Amino acid sequence: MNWLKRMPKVDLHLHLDGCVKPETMLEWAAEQGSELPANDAAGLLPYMTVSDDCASLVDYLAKFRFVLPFLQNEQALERSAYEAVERAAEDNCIYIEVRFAPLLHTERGLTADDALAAVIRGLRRGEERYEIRARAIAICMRHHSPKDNLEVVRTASRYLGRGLVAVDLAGDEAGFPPQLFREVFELAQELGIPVTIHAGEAGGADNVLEAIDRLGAVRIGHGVRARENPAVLERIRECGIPLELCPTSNIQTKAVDGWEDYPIRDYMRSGIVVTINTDNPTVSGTSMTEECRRLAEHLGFGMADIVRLMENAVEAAFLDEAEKAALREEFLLRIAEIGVPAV
Ligand SMILES: O=c1[nH]cnc2c1ncn2[C@H]1C[C@H](O)[C@@H](CO)O1
Ligand SMILES: [Zn+2]
Repeated sequence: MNWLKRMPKVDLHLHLDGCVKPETMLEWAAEQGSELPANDAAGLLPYMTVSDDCASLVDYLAKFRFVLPFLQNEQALERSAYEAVERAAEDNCIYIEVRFAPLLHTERGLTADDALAAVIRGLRRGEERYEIRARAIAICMRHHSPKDNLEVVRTASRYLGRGLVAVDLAGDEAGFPPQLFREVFELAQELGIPVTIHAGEAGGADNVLEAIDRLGAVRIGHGVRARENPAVLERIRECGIPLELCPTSNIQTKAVDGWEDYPIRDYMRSGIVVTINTDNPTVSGTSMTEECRRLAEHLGFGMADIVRLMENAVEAAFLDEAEKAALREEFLLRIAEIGVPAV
């Protein structure tokens, strides 16, 4: 299975606050003189990673409370963005889109603009150091007010084409349906910012339809529960809307019952554009290589299947045509280097 590690990979759905390293948390705590419940990385990991008894998305989201107090200054944001790139590059990712919610980082005086600028600086520094491209996505949180989320979209628009490529909606899907966010994403569309929406994860297929039809989503985060309505699946297929599936995360949040129940094969067979992603490497205890390995182990995915998923991700990237052409070329070069045929 060494080819899985060596395979060039693309992660389109990766949360910044879901991939903080425990080692880094220890350093921050020492600098600030704050107490953590463990003194080494292995001891800290259980506080940052969900366990098998995670019951729901809300349960899963509770894990983020542990890291967020440390992500409240520009240095920490820049460093965590840099380390997200580093970690992905070491896993042979050649392109990543790192998403985060600027307003979750304004508890101690930063503005959304400061937060976004710091994350983009960290991504750039990572790009300079490693052979990887990295872009940012700004998230509107479902529990934030429309006024605050409109501000996130306005802030994002200032960075469009300058390190930021899209806006997203995340958080408690069951508690806050997409209908509440029409005005926010209308503004995103007016400002010409590409939209991806977390939908069909802790909510049903109707949320996916609303995200596409009313919020202007051109990609969908997760979408595993779209299968509850065949008409919605057909809609996704005919519009060519890529799904950002995150298999391990979807199993942990109980969006699906388990690997046997995972709809990826059915989706691919029916002509839906599917990508696989980590969602939250630390919180979910995964990596792109690990997601590929689990698909191979549980669902019999072979080399051609994985190449197809990565090619889909290259095509679904929020990059302009010239950048995408360069990424495509890089991908083909890298698979040729390891002797894997294109599909
Ligand atoms: O899979 C997810 N679904 C909905 N919200 C999520 C998911 N993973 C992370 N988040 C939330 C928690 C983070 O604090 C926030 C910003 O990255 O996004
Ligand atoms: Zn997510």
